[in-house]
Amino acid sequence: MSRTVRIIGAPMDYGANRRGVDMGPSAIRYADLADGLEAAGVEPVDDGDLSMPRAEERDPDVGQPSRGNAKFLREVEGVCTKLSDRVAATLADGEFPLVLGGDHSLSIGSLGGSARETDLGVVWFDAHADINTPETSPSGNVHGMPLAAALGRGLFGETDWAPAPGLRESSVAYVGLRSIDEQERELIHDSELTAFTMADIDERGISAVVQDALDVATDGTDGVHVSLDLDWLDPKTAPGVGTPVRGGVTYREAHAALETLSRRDDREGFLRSMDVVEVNPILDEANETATLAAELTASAFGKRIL
Ligand SMILES: NC(=[NH2+])NCCC[C@H](N)C(=O)O
Ligand SMILES: [Mn+2]
Ligand SMILES: [Mn+2]
Repeated sequence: MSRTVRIIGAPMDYGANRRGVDMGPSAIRYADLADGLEAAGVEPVDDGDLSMPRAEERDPDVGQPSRGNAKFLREVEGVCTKLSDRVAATLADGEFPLVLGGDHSLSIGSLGGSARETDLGVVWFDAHADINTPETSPSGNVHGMPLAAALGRGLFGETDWAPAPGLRESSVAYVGLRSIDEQERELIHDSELTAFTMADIDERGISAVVQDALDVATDGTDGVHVSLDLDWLDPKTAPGVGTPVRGGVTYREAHAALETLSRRDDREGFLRSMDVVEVNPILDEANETATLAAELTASAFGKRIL
């Protein structure tokens, strides 16, 4: 019997400073995601979109933490709490949760749901480290904070909704970093996180780097969450993102990465949950970034050229 992949749309834009990323889920669906998944040999079931709370007249300061800066944190909490429950329920039904974003703050919910009763490894494909806290964030945008939140760092450690119970720093591996804020840099150096930057990919090649990231994420864990931020790719290939950074992976490197992951998953069966985030159709060119997101997701589930 083929694996059921439950598609959960999360049209979240409270974590980013650019509107439009809330249209990501429909753009990715429109790019034939379901057909791609079927071609990969899994059975897609679409749950539709989570409803988003109305922001208090879109005043980013409402619900601000007592220290630091985290815009729309109350709205992010509301969405992530719901998403976490949905992801946990999907896993409890023996299905695979595939979350479509929306901005990257939604990963606080996917990680929380996936790591509720499970020791979880994470592979984070991103240009950014997303490990700011309200205390360190230069922007106040929560999409730059999801890993800090799920790891219970800083102010997030004082909340009951953000920390993901079964997530440890030492089981998280980044792939493709190239834009890191000063305080994030210090934090990564002082942490047990594993960070593969674009320089590592230049030097060693994408497949070797992904194999190492998977070693980190599978070691001593019961499953792996994959978080795919489309700004991981070079903006020439994936222009429809709110925080583009030049020097990203190419189209071929991206497919090779997800194929490497899926080939190894065929043997070891660790893949547990995934989110695909930061597609912003307003900034895109003829839906090419959403199309790429759909294609890369199919590669992750085993779609092959031949
Ligand atoms: N998921 C993302 N696109 N994150 C971008 C974060 C950018 C920057 N480091 C910040 O914290 O504001
Ligand atoms: Mn990013
Ligand atoms: Mn990100």
